[in-house]
Amino acid sequence: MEKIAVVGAGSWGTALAMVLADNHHEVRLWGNRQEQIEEINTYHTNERYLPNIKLPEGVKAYISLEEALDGVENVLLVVPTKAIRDVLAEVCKIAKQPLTIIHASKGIEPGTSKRITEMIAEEMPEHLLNDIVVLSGPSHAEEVALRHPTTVTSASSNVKAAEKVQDLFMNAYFRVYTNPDVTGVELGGALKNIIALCAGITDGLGYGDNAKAALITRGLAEITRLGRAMGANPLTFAGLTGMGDLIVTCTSVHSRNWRAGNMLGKGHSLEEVLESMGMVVEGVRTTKAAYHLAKEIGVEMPITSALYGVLFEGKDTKDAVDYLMGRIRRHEVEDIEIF
Ligand SMILES: NC(=O)C1=CN([C@@H]2O[C@H](COP(=O)(O)OP(=O)(O)OC[C@H]3O[C@@H](n4cnc5c(N)ncnc54)[C@H](OP(=O)(O)O)[C@@H]3O)[C@@H](O)[C@H]2O)C=CC1
Ligand SMILES: O=C(CO)COP(=O)(O)O
Repeated sequence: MEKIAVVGAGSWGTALAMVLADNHHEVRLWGNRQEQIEEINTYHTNERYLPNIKLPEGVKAYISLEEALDGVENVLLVVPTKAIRDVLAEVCKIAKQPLTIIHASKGIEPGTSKRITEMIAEEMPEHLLNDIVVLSGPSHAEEVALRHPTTVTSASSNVKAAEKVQDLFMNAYFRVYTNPDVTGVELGGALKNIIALCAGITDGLGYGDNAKAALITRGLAEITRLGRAMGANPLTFAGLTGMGDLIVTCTSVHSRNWRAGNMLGKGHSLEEVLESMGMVVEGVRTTKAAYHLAKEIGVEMPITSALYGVLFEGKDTKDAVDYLMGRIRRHEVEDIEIF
């Protein structure tokens, strides 16, 4: 059994800590609010993030990052993308031995267009870094916490490291596959949040399943287009971290991105939406990052562009749908000869 520090005590960090505790690992869940740490250690609950869920007693919470990291070789990083660099800087100040960083966050950094493994590689000095592994896939924290069957992917450029993470997490309700395509796995997980926001918007506008199916499939097309340009394996996008995560996020009320989009579609402003969520909505910052990245490398991403207009240029949601429907006529499948 391994000692693992879970850095980030929100919904996903807590649900993954439960999986690790169910697998009898020594789990140290680090959070930055004293009352939350006391609640977890005393009542074995984390009501703000996972209401009505009893945590296994094996999940021990820590307010001191130093204590959480003591003697640990595996760190599971599960904070919002915007907090990754600051949190890692703290980890680096404390770490005494090389670490394997497993990250389970889904985002792209605006300004740099970096994926999270690229941010980790930049922040961690070589002597403190063993491997970086991504854990991603269709997995709402609320359902993992109920131990409902869930499948995810462990991705690393080091196959052995990906397999080690597969072993750490895999159990009867949590099945883990491996994939060496880190770029594809990270892009799929981050970009599906853009499409989920859009699916929420069309539901909020009162449109139906046809519109949602259109968004999922044409969303997959533009995600794959960007992914190919970034060197990802296109087949990855047909898997759990691509199509799988698109389905789960675009069709579920658990999704914070879908819920945020739904409020936008019903006419609320972005400020109102983000204030009312109380949890991270990664798709907003990722839309900004993906929009600029796509422009920079000359990849067409019409759905992402339409959402950018709504989120950052004050465009009307209904007009954004009309724009997408009225675009110049196209052949559906790319790379196909037109006779
Ligand atoms: N929830 C889910 O089902 C899934 C989420 N993910 C991804 O996991 C990542 C985390 O999401 P999730 O757990 O849901 O988010 P939540 O909003 O539920 O929780 C975020 C957690 O991060 C903490 N945090 C935020 N900023 C900082 C900081 N600067 N320093 C330290 N801690 C910080 C918060 O602390 P505080 O309470 O003090 O604000 C909170 O504990 C996201 O990238 C998300 O896309 C991936 C798969 C599933
Ligand atoms: O990534 C997720 C499920 O796989 C969770 O999505 P949300 O962040 O939209 O809740």
